Amino acid sequence: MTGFVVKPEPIEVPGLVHLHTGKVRELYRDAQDRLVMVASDRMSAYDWVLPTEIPDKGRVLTQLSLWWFDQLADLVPNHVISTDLPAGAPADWEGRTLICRRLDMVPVEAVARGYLTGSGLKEYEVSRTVCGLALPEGLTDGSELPAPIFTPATKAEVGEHDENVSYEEVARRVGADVAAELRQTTLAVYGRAREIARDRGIILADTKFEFGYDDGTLILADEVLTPDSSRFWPADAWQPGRSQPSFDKQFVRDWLTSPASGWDHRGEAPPPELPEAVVAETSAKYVEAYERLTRMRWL
Ligand SMILES: Nc1ncnc(-c2cnn(Cc3cccc(F)c3)c2)c1Cl
Repeated sequence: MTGFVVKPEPIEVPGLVHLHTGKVRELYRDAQDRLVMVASDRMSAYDWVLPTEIPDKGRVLTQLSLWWFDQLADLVPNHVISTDLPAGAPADWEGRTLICRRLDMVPVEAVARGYLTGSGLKEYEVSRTVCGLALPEGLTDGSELPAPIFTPATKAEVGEHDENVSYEEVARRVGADVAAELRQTTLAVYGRAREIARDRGIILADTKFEFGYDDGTLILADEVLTPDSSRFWPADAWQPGRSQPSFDKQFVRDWLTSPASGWDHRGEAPPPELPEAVVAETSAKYVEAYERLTRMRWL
């Protein structure tokens, strides 16, 4: 169950209609019927939105997403129109706000996996398949797959996990042509991104895209290839057979599961505030991910 300790009240901005509060992002519509995506400094762990914010997280991940959109522009167009702040928006939205084309969204989470873990591993352990795709024997947590696979999911109700579905089920829902274009584009973009990340010492284990259509053209939407939409693993610590350390979340996970937190992540109680040191280390990991991937300094 994805829990908020305290669900944030949407900020009122003249001319903006608030559409949705995600775990770590807000979505508005402006007077020109464009979408305004605002990334917060909230962090999620163990299916909870933590009560402590991570300074600069929203800004770093928005700028990383913009960098990826640019790297991928030859493969697929994207929904970003501008990064200008809407008139009357709070100044602290600067750098973490995207003005996007409103698309006819494909109601499928387009997931690509190059490695086996999480919900894919759970399904594999029962059936040796993921989303109905047969995989070889002998894979374990963190195993690299023989080739990246498209493992779509349907968006879950608030607080539930997305549900993995087969490619055939996707074709039933959106039609064979859209399903084929979704799979082909998802795997092409993942293939390019995983190479770029691996050259920078980061394993892109899996990632989730959202696509929409604009006048018959498939457009890459939402945020892309951030540690919130993807699993980033430090390549030098990769060791199949156990849970891999998360590039950005490991300090938080280690503290939350240590006696020091006094918290049980399998229980019903909400998580405690994070210590300053953990917050600072985590903020620095987001900046490190940005600097290593983009090869630009985060000033
Ligand atoms: N370009 C687009 N056109 C139409 N719809 C969307 C759209 C709808 N929902 N989401 C996901 C989401 C949920 C919560 C906060 C967020 F910022 C984003 C994205 C987009 Cl990005």
